[in-house]
Amino acid sequence: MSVDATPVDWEQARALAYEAGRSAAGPAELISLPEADGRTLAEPLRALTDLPAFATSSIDGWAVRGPKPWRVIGRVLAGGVAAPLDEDGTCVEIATGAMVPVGADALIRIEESTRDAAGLVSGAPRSIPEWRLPGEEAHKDEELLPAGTAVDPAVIGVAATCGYEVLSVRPRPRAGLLVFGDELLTAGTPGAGRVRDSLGPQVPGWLRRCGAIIDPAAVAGPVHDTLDAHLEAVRGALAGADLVCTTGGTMHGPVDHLHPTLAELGAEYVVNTVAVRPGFPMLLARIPGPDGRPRFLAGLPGNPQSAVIALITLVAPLLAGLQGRPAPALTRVETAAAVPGRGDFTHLALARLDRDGRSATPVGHVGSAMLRGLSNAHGFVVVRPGTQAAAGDLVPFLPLPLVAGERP
Ligand SMILES: Nc1nc2c(c(=O)[nH]1)N[C@H]1C(S)=C(S)[C@@H](COP(=O)(O)OP(=O)(O)OC[C@H]3O[C@@H](n4cnc5c(N)ncnc54)[C@H](O)[C@@H]3O)O[C@H]1N2
Ligand code: MOO
Repeated sequence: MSVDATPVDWEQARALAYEAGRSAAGPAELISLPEADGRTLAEPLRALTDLPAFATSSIDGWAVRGPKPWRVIGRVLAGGVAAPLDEDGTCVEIATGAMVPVGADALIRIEESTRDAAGLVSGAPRSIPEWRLPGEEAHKDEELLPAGTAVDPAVIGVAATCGYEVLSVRPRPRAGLLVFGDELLTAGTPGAGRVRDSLGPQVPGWLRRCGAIIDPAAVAGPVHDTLDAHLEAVRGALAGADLVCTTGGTMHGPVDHLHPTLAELGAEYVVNTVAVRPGFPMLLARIPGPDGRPRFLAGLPGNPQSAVIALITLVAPLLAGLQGRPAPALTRVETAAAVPGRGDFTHLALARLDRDGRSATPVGHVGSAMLRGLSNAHGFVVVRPGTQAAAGDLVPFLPLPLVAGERP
């Protein structure tokens, strides 16, 4: 059946993978603020009160009422409740962060005030008010961040400011990885027909950068090149994961058992081959889970660069959808050199961004069996079917899911 599958357009494949994830997103759960880093908001974050919740002094000084000089009648510190200032010609000493008393007309900085022998305070307020008004930052119930926002330290900070103890977030998808290929070595140098497995060690890092959890125990292989071994390994991996990635065996060679395994499991293809070079034999399949929620299997081609292309084409959008995040977007950059097209296929050409991220230069060593170019690139220049890019053209750019500080 799959031998003659029609490759899906690359953009459409990304959209199908995202929709498949979105429709299977995990249920919202409540997580304490310190644990929420890296999760995704399941509901909009709203202000629980006005922010600030009360008129708040921005300075150390005096809260005054009426014309000067002012008689000091008390003090209000941060954390205290300020008594009203009822009488003209009076003031209270006030600390930064303290509640401004009702009735105060102005705040005067301590260093811009004087006190006479009788202890009366004088000074001139600045033209700009020295306190923050209730609701200046947000009004009660105002939406501060939409559902789907990635929770980062600043999001946790603003939630704490609002008074949240827990956040309603999506679960992180759990992933597993099965490496297929009897020719693979897991230690030592390549030779005599054997190559090192370069996907088992790297795919978990990419999956984590896309928001998945993957334990070292959820990485297995090389799985023997028999249908029975494939079936057993995939069944076992699916029992503990929302997504199982496999590497190799996506074609129809004598020891490629992925498609027969999927047929045996009653899987339904979301995407079966993509019109992209490199990477076209990639696939994404949906498998019914015991609890009614679907599980997913992403078949990454064996050629290592193609496997990473499959990851960012199908797995990154799927994981974004499962987490309730927006679909990963392409940016636009100028290509510093011409990039040929690939006929009816989309061409993904590894490229390195310049310092300001505006221009991309194609890198060398970009064969689908190579990883050298990938380790030196920020992502891929995208050349759509039937087109080519000339030096200086603005082109779409697909970034690798690197984190800040990687590949400076
Ligand atoms: N008759 C055809 N043969 C092939 C075609 C084709 O169109 N017609 N396409 C080629 C392309 S493109 C790709 S990509 C590969 C995909 O094949 P599989 O997904 O079935 O992968 P394998 O055959 O298992 O391996 C391909 C290649 O990659 C090496 N490999 C596999 N796993 C790893 C790993 N974990 N680490 C490092 N290297 C790995 C493997 O040794 C092979 O050299 O099919 C082509 N063939
Ligand atoms: O499409 Mo293959 O994935 O070029 O190496």
